[in-house]
Amino acid sequence: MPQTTIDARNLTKRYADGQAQLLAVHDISLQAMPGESIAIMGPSGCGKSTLLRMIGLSMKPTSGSLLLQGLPAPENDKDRSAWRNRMFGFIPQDYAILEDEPAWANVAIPMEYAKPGIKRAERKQRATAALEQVGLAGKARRMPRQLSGGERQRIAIARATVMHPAIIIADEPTAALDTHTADTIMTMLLAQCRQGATLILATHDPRVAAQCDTTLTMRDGAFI
Ligand SMILES: Nc1ncnc2c1ncn2[C@@H]1O[C@H](COP(=O)(O)OP(=O)(O)OP(=O)(O)O)[C@@H](O)[C@H]1O
Repeated sequence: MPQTTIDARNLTKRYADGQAQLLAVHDISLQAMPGESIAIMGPSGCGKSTLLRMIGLSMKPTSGSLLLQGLPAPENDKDRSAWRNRMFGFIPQDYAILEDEPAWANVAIPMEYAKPGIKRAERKQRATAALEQVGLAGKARRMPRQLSGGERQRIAIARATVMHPAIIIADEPTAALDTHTADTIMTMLLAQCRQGATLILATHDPRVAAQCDTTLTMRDGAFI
């Protein structure tokens, strides 16, 4: 039996909401294998981003357990940060592009955390190659403001995949994109799965979800 990449059991998250508490994610279990793609759907506010943040180790669950590649997710912040850098590629909802850095330097960010370190010249060369793979050959030195929305999104994809992470987490990776660009983005992400990555994405777009192996639908913090 091959090793699961993600094995989440009974994840629950409560946010403090003034005096009250908001149950954002309730008792969710989820397993994913290498090469698998999973789409999480559901209305705005149903808890998709919260679930992705817990799986991506940027937020601790209130209760529940998480195994990544068969090992329990660490508790202390230093180890969580090291795991995050080593194991994940993230495509956040707002892409989180650094405006004062050229495209290649944005893509090179995950390499700065690599151990052993990667020299600047090699970081630049690998980032440029990653940009070529997402169709941005020749644009490595452009500043983000000189690029279109779809091109900025491709920078985020190149940045998330440049280290070939075991898990890619994408929060609405095709939001606000035209159908053709959305399809191109999905083709790129699914190509990573064929190389063994696990992809887990949140989307409102049924066309995007249909391209994934599995679609899970959330409502009020739980799968339905
Ligand atoms: N840091 C926070 N503190 C308190 N409440 C939060 C926090 N983050 C999210 N919430 C609340 O938790 C619930 C789930 O939010 P979440 O962002 O996970 O939903 P979502 O399904 O990703 O929504 P969308 O599709 O609009 O991005 C919402 O009611 C939201 O207001």
